[in-house]
Amino acid sequence: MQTIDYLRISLIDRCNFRCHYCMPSDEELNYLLRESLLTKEEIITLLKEVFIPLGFNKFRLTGGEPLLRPDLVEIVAAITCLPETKDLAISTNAFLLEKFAKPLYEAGLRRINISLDSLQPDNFDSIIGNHGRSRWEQTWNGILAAHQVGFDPLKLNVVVIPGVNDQEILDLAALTFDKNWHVRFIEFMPIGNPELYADRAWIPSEEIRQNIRQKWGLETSEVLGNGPADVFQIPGAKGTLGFISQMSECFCDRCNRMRLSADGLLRPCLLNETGQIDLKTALRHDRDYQQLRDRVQHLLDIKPDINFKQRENGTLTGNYSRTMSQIGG
Ligand SMILES: Nc1nc2c(ncn2[C@@H]2O[C@H](COP(=O)(O)OP(=O)(O)OP(=O)(O)O)[C@@H](O)[C@H]2O)c(=O)[nH]1
Ligand SMILES: C[S@@+](CC[C@H](N)C(=O)[O-])C[C@H]1O[C@@H](n2cnc3c(N)ncnc32)[C@H](O)[C@@H]1O
Ligand code: SF4
Ligand code: SF4
Repeated sequence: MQTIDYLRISLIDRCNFRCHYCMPSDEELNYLLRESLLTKEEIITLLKEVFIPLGFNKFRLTGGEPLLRPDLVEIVAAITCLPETKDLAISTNAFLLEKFAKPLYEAGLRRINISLDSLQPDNFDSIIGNHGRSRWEQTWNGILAAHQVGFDPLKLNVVVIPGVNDQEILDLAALTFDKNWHVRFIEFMPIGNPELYADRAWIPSEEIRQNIRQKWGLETSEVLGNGPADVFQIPGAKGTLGFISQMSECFCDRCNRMRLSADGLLRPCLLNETGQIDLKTALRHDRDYQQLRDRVQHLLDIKPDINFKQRENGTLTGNYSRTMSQIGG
């Protein structure tokens, strides 16, 4: 059976972007109140008392936008200080990264995954749902700051949407020629924004690989990570290309992760809400750590039955009460 040792921790459900594929376009989201968020102390307590004793040792901080969390640097320092931590990474949109790259590195963080869906400022602004102010340049400066500070591996996540950014695939792949970056193309998952579901909203990774292969060639490669990406490289390039193909290839049988939401809901599968445990309420009402461990262990035991299995013809049929920004991707 696959070991489950990787926890994705959402620190906040708010975001300074509003990417169309992640949040519904117009609808107001019910953001969590501050007192509903797990505090830094609660997160560390859950890691020490529940998750680490159950074998978790790889952690990813996500959101919403984790750089909006005021105590992010302290949370990073506290998790890197735990002797059991084998890997800590963060997923961010990089808009605030120019300011935070250095403090995060100094706090012990080494791995950053950054969403970057376009190299064209106008296209970028329309994807992130920007109204008025251009955000591309500040985002790009954030990426360069992370590169200069020394984050390695530095991964750029591109959600590919037909007719929106698929014409930029070769330009994005070309970033790997002279930079040791890892550009990853993600098949769009139709959850979060029903308006994008129509027709075929996603492009199979193999089609993207074929385009790149025809232009420059492509060989298999490897890069440090805990996720489902298949890694390739253009011959002679410094960086690599990753493909996350949750729509065209099922990788659930090698699923190694659970997700903790910003308000303390433990979710065993990204695409199935069955079995969630409200850890925050349990933690705040009585500090019976043994009981919490038992409940999480039970969820670990039944996770193979919960893991998403209804991937038919590349559609997702579930009903999801939370958007990707609320789950953490
Ligand atoms: N269906 C599914 N998709 C996932 C899962 N984990 C990650 N993804 C997809 O991959 C995207 C990128 O994930 P990242 O946040 O960069 O994390 P990762 O790929 O696990 O990270 P590494 O450890 O660096 O390999 C997510 O936003 C999802 O679209 C998963 O468990 N199930
Ligand atoms: C929800 S975001 C949170 C972290 C940060 N704000 C960011 O954008 O990296 C985490 C990841 O989820 C991905 N994501 C969001 N909605 C998605 C969807 N519908 N299909 C596939 N990936 C999605 C984003 O591209 C990003 O890589
Ligand atoms: S993908 Fe990330 S940056 Fe974009 S709206 Fe979702 S949480 Fe925000
Ligand atoms: S869909 Fe669920 S079971 Fe499949 S890889 Fe993602 S989290 Fe794991």
